[in-house]
Amino acid sequence: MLRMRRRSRTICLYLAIITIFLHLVLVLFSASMYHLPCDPPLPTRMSIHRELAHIHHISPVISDPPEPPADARQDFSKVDANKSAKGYLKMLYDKDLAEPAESGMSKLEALFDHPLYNLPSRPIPEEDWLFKVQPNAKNHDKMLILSANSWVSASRDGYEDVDWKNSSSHPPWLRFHLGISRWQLYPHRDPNMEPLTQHLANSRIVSAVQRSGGTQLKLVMSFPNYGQAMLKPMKQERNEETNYNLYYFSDFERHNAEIAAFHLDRILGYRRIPPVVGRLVDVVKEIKDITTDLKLARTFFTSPVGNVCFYGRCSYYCSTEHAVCGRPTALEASLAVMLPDPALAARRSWRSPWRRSYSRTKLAEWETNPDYCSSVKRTAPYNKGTRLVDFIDLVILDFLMSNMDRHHYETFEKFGNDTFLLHLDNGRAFGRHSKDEPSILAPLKQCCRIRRSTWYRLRLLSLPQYQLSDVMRSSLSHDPLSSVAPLLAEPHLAALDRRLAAVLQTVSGCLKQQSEKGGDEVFYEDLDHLKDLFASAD
Ligand SMILES: Nc1ncnc2c1ncn2[C@@H]1O[C@H](COP(=O)(O)OP(=O)(O)OP(=O)(O)O)[C@@H](O)[C@H]1O
Ligand SMILES: [Mn+2]
Repeated sequence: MLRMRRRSRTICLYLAIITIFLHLVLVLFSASMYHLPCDPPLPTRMSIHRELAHIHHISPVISDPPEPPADARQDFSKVDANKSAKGYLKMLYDKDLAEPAESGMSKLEALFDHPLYNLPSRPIPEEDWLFKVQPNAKNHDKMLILSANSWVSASRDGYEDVDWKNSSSHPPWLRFHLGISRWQLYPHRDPNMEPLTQHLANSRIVSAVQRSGGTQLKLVMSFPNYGQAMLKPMKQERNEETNYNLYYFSDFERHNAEIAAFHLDRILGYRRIPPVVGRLVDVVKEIKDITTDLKLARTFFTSPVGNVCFYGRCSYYCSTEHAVCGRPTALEASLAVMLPDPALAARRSWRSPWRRSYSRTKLAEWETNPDYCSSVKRTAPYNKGTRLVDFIDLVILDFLMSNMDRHHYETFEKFGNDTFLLHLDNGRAFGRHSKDEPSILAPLKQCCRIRRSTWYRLRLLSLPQYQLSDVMRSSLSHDPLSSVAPLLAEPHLAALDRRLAAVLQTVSGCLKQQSEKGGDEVFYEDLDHLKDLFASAD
């Protein structure tokens, strides 16, 4: 009896253990089921970005590091003694010493070869890259990359298989993203510039949709290698001037202004505008036939002379009266390479302290208060670091191209306040050549502050052998659309030289005022670490 009871107790115990075990197995199994991924959705550019962003949050690895920019690798000791910056700088002050650019060398080449554009710089520390890259990823990280990339390369109609793991096969747009650092979008003499512009100009267009937000018509174009570009169509003939009765905020956006702004920004040595190229787009084959944007598709029509036109949906100039038309299907447009998705690299938008009122009747405070800058100088972030002189750099660019529409500017959030300003949205520049707009220079006049290096480069561009209008003409002649017509009409090029002289005069006025009445230093000394090189230059 006792034996029987003991045996049944043992059996019960076994049964209980087996039940608990089965239960555990069931729990574990269902937990693993829960974590199994669903079938990956078809890859989209956003999903690539999300995946990359995800990787960034978990580990700072994408793949092998991109080539460090050429100028980051340069070292101080390697500066050519014969072409020392000192000698060249003397030349800025004594025009008789000005040497002609080496024969056969274009003025643009000579400019970009100048020591002022090749100043030695320290290597870029890891935290100063927009995207951190580590060559020796741990296995765990590599697994993450592989899983991310496998769903990126799952083929989709019209898109190519890209080997994201191998940095040597990275498409140019990704190299551009990986080369963005705290102080510039791309390095001087960037080896990726040619492939990137070729990519924008020639890649097959697999998708075209209207970009939401913003006031005027623009499209987001996608390419087979997952690259994207922002398209602005031609709306105005090159030699046309904006109607004098139009306010700046009612002006058209011009595709050639976006292109020319990119070239000017690079010539000024800023490198703060994402590369833009011109392209003849077939409005039927490359927009109408492939768009998935029904709202956009509904706005296509054929004009009385047989040209294909469309107008899209937006708050300004999106109507039949302002349609953009092909000839009969070829449309000139600007394509700007897309910056990394904000999910991957958040941007901050800053209101310009010298913002216009955007009203026909009101004036902004800076227009009536000549002492306005002293309060800005005391206000963060303009009271520290380079923010004020960075803003002045932007003001100079805007004055040269007569852009009155700079209400905001953006920065990459990752870099906090110590970073360059993105010079996006230049479509309303180059509207008038016969008139300058002195109010754009108000911040320079009121603050009397400028980076020393900017001042030197501006002086260089005023010398006959590097003349701004000539280097701009030469630079723009590399754009694919220049074969259709020069991107800036001659009067616009001439206006650049005239306006450059006005900027130099304003700074000279500041220097004079400072020596007579005292006041804050005019120059922000950003070349102090190269003192020896520049000693006795001024
Ligand atoms: N190359 C780019 N890559 C990614 N985003 C961009 C790029 N260029 C512009 N943007 C973003 O798109 C927004 C709208 O572009 P843009 O300002 O050129 O158009 P817009 O119609 O003039 O807009 P708005 O009327 O607001 O000034 C910009 O504020 C900027 O954040
Ligand atoms: Mn705008």
